[in-house]
Amino acid sequence: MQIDRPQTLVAHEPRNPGLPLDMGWVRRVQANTSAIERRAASLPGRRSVKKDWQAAWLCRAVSLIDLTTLAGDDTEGRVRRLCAKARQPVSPDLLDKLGMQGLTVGAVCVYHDMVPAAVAALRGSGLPVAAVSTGFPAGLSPFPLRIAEIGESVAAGAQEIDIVISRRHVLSGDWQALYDEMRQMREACGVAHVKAILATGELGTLRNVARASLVCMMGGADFIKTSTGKEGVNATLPVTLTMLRAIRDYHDATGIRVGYKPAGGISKAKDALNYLALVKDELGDRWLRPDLLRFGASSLLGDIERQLEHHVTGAYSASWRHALA
Ligand SMILES: O=C[C@H](O)COP(=O)(O)O
Repeated sequence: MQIDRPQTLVAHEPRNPGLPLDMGWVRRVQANTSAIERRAASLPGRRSVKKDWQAAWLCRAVSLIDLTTLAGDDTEGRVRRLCAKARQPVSPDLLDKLGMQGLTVGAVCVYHDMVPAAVAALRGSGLPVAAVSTGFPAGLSPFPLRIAEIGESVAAGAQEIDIVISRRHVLSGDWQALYDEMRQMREACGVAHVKAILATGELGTLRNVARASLVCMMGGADFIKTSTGKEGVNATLPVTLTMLRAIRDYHDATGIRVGYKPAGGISKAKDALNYLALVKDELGDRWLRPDLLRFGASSLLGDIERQLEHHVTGAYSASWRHALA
């Protein structure tokens, strides 16, 4: 089995150029919270893939990971080890027994200061470096500094920029301010693709999540992403359902496919399978590729590797054998 390589993010899907802000559309957006929560609650376990199918889905999930380290004690050494893992996320003998080849993660995601180390460590692999930017995680540094930070990360070689939005624009219903911010950030990214982190755990309601998703897409986001991983509540299935439906509506209206990145707290293989099933149900198979779907995760890969090893050998290995960096 050949896995789609992450370069497809750059090569295949046309970028989202955005739209003028359409306040009528934004105001029409609603979210039926109880229906969304009911549907999300019915998901885990409902659609279970087994045996070889499960292994194939787990390998697909590996190819979609933005392998992440975003810690205050990050070092170049840790980033280099993470990049080595990104190039070869599953051990060659395991991959061989699974009959697969060419498996890498989707990208490596780091703070700005770690971009040069990641770029050097990934040289020749075709794997992009994603930088979290714009005063991550709170997004509260002065706006010109946030814009300058994007430029520096791009100049250092980041091909993808994960920006954080100003939550206050959403909480105060200032959609024009959110749109203007998104537009300027998108412009500052230039050729680098931009993922807009909504920090959904801080947006109050699912209706706010749906409206913020739409406004960021109108502002030109290539991806919308749930969380920084630093909020009290990060990626959830109800938030995912809300954002996927916003992506579907945007596609129905414009023909443009915007990507989705759930992030924060996704650490188990079975969680990844639930997200994959939901994306497949709501958006279809086209969204199950690295140019339209990523998992922002620092520890998911280790659990997936353990599950794949169990699939091949029938035994679970200790988690320390699958250290990430
Ligand atoms: O964007 C990625 C997240 O920060 C990763 O969160 P995590 O450490 O909970 O997996």
